[in-house]
Amino acid sequence: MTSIDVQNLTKEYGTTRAVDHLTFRVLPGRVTGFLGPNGAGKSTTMRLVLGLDRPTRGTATIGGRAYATLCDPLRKVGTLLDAQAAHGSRTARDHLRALAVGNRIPDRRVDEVLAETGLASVARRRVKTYSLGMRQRLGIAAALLGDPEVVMLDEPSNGLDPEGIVWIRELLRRLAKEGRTVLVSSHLMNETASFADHLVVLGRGRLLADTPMREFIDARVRPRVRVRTTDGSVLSQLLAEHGYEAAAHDDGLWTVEHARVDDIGRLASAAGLIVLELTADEGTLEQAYLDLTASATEFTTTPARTLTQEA
Ligand SMILES: Nc1ncnc2c1ncn2[C@@H]1O[C@H](COP(=O)(O)OP(=O)(O)OP(=O)(O)O)[C@@H](O)[C@H]1O
Repeated sequence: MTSIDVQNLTKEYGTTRAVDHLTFRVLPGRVTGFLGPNGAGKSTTMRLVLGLDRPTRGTATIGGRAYATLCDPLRKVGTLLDAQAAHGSRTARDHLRALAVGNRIPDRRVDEVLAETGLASVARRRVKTYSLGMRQRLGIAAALLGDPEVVMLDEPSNGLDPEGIVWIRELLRRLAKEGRTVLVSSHLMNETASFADHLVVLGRGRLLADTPMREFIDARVRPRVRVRTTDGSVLSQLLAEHGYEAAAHDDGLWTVEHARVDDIGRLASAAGLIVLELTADEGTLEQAYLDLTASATEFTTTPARTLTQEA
């Protein structure tokens, strides 16, 4: 199957080094989330992979070949970089047909991808009448048109409604399950956590992480337990006696650092405490991501945590 290989890739624009000696591999059969603060170099990397820009140094290949040397590239690599790319005066159907003809893709694929992206009923409308979310769906339809082994999408959830967000999540998971190579950039951490198996994280053009998502979170966010009992003072004393670091919150809720529900549950039960609530707080991708990128952010506001936004 086909992987994306980035080797010692560097891109300078004048004095700005957008991509800085990057090396990573995107493997088939899983969704790789491509993360990083604004200006970290994600789009530049994708553009370099697609031969839309020339690297200053290094290489970016797909299945061992430069994109520009692929025959029928749309049948090998499907991409969404700019949802505004379709010509506004064309209908969605005509836009996809033109792409299909130019890339020796059978015409039936046009109807298949229109159906798959939920655009069949508006396929004869001009693209300029489309909403942002509809354009986004059309961009995804174009990416899928050639039934490609490699799919690279830049912020695919942009402008999608909640139903669209669920749809794209399921689509990405299915594409990976079919054995395709899927690379998806996003600023939406909850979203990325819902579809990615693996993460590649950039900061100021450099590789900060290339790791399975679960490992990425577990390495950075300590597990916590949320516990509420009928007697907070007994609980607090019990936790302290057993060396747990715990903090009290409203409504008698305590959070216990570096703890597992099994241990806290047993402890409370042995002390005869009535447990009203006991939950594992596994840590989120957002927490882990903010921890990693705090120092690798080019554009910072105070506090730095305002950088990621959820839809
Ligand atoms: N054509 C260009 N000319 C000059 N500088 C550029 C050009 N393209 C990108 N850059 C710079 O390269 C850096 C990386 O930009 P890039 O768009 O790749 O980041 P990104 O991670 O995709 O950011 P975002 O999340 O905001 O989309 C930024 O400092 C940007 O200003």
